[in-house]
Amino acid sequence: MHIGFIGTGSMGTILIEAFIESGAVPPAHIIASNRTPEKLRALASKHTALRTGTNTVVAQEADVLFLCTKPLEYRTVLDEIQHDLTPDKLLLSVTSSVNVQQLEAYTPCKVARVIPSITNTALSGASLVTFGSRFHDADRTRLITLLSAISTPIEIEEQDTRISSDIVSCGPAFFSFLLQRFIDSAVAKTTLTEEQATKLITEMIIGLGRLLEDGRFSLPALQAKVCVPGGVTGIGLHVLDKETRDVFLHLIEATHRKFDVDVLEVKEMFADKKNSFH
Ligand SMILES: NC(=O)C1=CN([C@@H]2O[C@H](COP(=O)(O)OP(=O)(O)OC[C@H]3O[C@@H](n4cnc5c(N)ncnc54)[C@H](O)[C@@H]3O)[C@@H](O)[C@H]2O)C=CC1
Ligand SMILES: O=C(O)[C@@H]1CCC=N1
Repeated sequence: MHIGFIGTGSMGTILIEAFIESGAVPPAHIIASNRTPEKLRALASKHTALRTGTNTVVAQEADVLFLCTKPLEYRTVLDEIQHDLTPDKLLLSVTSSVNVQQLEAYTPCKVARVIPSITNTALSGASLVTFGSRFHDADRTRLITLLSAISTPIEIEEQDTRISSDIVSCGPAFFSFLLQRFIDSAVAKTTLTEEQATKLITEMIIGLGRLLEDGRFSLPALQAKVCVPGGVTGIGLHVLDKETRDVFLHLIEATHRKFDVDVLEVKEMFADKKNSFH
């Protein structure tokens, strides 16, 4: 099986390196292209067996093809490779604002959307999967097996795309931001250095992740366990409750507003294209 990647920016590179590190795909079975040749050269010099080519060559050679460009670049790429796509290929889109129906209308391939996460770099975290209508059981199994090497694949419904991606894909950035705020405040208010505070936060968050992975505590049960009656945690939780009450509601409203705009732009991008493959 040959896996192709069009776009080796942040996400294309994360996926390629995760598949290589996991051992699921040998570098010689990966072929990649990118608009900016420097990024591609950097990747190829790190993984010497990895092959590179034009978008067209990648589309021709790949049995499984990941499109890892930004949504408004999809049309240019698809126009370029349209004659190289065949019904047997799995075409996987990593972007939330392009849906599987749009890609099925545009290509003869078996289409699925796979929204990854930076956590997949650590062969961890979720990947969000939405199957198109041409995916049969064997194709599903093939894709889930591949994704399981680098993540926990979770199937999502179309209407849950934005919120699921907010949590799985944007979440690492959101929580890094909050942790950095915690570090900055510790440094501003106490004698801890940034380095010391970062070390403490890092160990705390790794430990918390492991506890949650164990399934030993639910989130509320964990809070209750840490919160000694008459102790300090309760004082801190009270501040958090007061000062963050609406913060995630506002965040979700903002990401969904942006998503609605992105979805409209993608719709316009595909508007002139007739549904030729149904
Ligand atoms: N960065 C992340 O954590 C996540 C990103 N995604 C999705 O992944 C997609 C890519 O995001 P990033 O990798 O972060 O962006 P990026 O800007 O780092 O990478 C995009 C790459 O596509 C290449 N490209 C653009 N037009 C091209 C063309 N016509 N032919 C070949 N290559 C072309 C660019 O040169 C660039 O290297 C986006 O659609 C995003 O929504 C999804 C989940 C998480
Ligand atoms: O910021 C973005 O649009 C992408 C989608 C999910 C994570 N990063």
